[in-house]
Amino acid sequence: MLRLFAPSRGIITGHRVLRAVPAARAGGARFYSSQQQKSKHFYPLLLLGGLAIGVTYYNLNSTSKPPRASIDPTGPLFRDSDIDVIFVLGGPGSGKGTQCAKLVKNYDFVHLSAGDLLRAEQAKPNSEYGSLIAHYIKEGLIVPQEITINLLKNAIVEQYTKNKKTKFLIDGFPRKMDQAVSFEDLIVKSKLTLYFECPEEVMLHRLLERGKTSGRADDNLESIKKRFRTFLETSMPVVDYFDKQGRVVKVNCNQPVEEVYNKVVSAFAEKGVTK
Ligand SMILES: Nc1ncnc2c1ncn2[C@@H]1O[C@H](COP(=O)(O)OP(=O)(O)OP(=O)(O)O)[C@@H](O)[C@H]1O
Ligand SMILES: O=c1ccn([C@@H]2O[C@H](COP(=O)(O)O)[C@@H](O)[C@H]2O)c(=O)[nH]1
Repeated sequence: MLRLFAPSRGIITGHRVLRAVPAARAGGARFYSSQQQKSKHFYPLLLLGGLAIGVTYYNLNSTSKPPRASIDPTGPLFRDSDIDVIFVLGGPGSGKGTQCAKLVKNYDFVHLSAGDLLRAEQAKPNSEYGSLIAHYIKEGLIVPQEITINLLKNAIVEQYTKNKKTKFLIDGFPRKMDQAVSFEDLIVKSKLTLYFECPEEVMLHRLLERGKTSGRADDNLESIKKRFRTFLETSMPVVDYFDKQGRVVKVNCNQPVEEVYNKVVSAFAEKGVTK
């Protein structure tokens, strides 16, 4: 078992992955000069030392090495160099999911939609959070961060350990300042936020159209109005927070899907995000 997270930091988390192998210690062993006879422990210790160096070298170079938390339980789960996370934000119906689906085809990204993860959790027959999630989604409110961050963390760790994936598009997250701060504190610092700008009336039209077939409990006029309000009051401050740090690229999404996509590709290229 590896870590997870200190209860005092308010996050319930899952499993650990691997533990770093401590370097073998030669505690108490004596080493003699070449003139003196070698201790009977010399060769076994030499072997152990070589093994420790080999294991350390393997851990440093293997892509399946454990996340950072196995080594330093006080920092984020991953080092900045382990994985790349790009947040994808924008109002409800701005086209985040549509663009992520296109990006996944051309880049080596894993697409994780926070909304999809919450809906999947809600659909589990034995989920202790099912009815809570359903309520928050219908009301357009933000589900308590512990639940969402834990779902994201589990999905990232699974893709990283099982499939050796290191590039993640996290769609529709973080939607609230506490999530933004906790995620970067506990999981990894994000590389970039892709933000889709879109007039509200365009998003409303798209969502009402989608609602004819989506089956989503929140694609109705009453829920949509609540989602817009939450977006302006609670989620926009997150975009502003990253923007002040120069970590946001903004794309106008009130254009045909293909044109929006081309703009995303150009914006990514300018920021050094390549295929
Ligand atoms: N550029 C576009 N032009 C026209 N329609 C679009 C465009 N992008 C997406 N759509 C349509 O708008 C609807 C909403 O798109 P999408 O599901 O990608 O938005 P979203 O931002 O992920 O929404 P949500 O936050 O509610 O999950 C979909 O029916 C999609 O087909
Ligand atoms: O971080 C998040 C992301 C989403 N939610 C809730 O889910 C719905 C639907 O999200 P979509 O991205 O539109 O699929 C959203 O309105 C929130 O209620 C959340 O709580 N936290």
